[in-house]
Amino acid sequence: MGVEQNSEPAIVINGLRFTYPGIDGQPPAGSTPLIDDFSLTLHAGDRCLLVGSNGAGKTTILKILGGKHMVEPHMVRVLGRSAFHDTTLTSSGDLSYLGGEWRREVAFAGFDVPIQMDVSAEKMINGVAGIDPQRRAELIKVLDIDLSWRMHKASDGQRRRVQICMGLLKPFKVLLLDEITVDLDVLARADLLRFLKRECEERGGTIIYATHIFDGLEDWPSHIVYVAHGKLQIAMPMDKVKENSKLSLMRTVETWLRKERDEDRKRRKERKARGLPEFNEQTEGSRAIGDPARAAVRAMNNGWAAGRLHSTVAGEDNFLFSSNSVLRS
Ligand SMILES: Nc1ncnc2c1ncn2[C@@H]1O[C@H](COP(=O)(O)OP(=O)(O)OP(=O)(O)O)[C@@H](O)[C@H]1O
Repeated sequence: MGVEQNSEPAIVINGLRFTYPGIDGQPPAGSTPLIDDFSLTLHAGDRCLLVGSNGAGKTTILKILGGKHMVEPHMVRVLGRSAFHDTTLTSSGDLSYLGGEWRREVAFAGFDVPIQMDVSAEKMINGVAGIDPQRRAELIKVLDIDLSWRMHKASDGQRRRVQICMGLLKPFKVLLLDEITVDLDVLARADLLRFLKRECEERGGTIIYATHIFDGLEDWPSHIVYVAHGKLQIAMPMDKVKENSKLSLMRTVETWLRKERDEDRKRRKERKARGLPEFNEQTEGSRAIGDPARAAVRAMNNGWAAGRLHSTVAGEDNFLFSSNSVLRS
């Protein structure tokens, strides 16, 4: 994949294998990897849509790429480096991750609280040092942000716009988007997508965008990647997808997902007929929400909360400005 095939790839995923650690920080005994044998290469300029059904593993893959989960360094290289081990990738702004679940993370960990405290959009956005004023002004315009918004009173969509703006202030080389447009109105979403496409075409940025919303995306991606059960099913340039299917993007993806679901149902029926349980036995997951002991183990073992030194006490004075505060949250 990629427009600059001779240059070093922006993203290389090489036989990725990943299991969420259990309470002891180790993969639960007998568990099958959640992500298995996953390989993908993307170059500067690529805009890759990551699609798959709920629970397929999209967020997990993006978080691994964003350096939030530890994997062996050779399995995932971002700009030639390991995102988990090389924190300068994110602190420099070269790698930016914008996730859809920041509110949930705030709730369990108390991190990134500032986005919901009594602080103005202006203070947040202008508080980040070392930002090109032209870029900052353009983002404020593209996202149609009113700098007088108070974050604790802003609507979900307004708060989201500020979050996106913060995440884009530094000119990324690799951007990971985990469905961040759900709260945006039609206009904001269209303008943002146009801006992001330009960032790839003109500056050679690389984007992976996981989404279930295909509205207005027909001509946006350069590539599409379909993942099911943690395994890569399809990785194709968009023009190939269009060549192979006369359907719209949404209908094409729908066809893939329907086929997957029908096959799953068939497999379950066969298992039942053989007297086996319909579903594979689930090893207990390791979600840390609401359980500090678990959170501590996770922090030690997969870097969920690594690198956070700043106070999480709400209050404008305690707010550490960083356009990458969304990272490693
Ligand atoms: N912290 C965790 N610990 C254990 N299992 C997890 C954790 N986070 C996610 N999972 C499991 O990993 C699988 C993949 O989840 P993931 O969030 O990556 O899927 P997704 O493709 O992004 O789904 P969606 O489209 O619903 O957002 C799911 O079965 C989920 O239950």
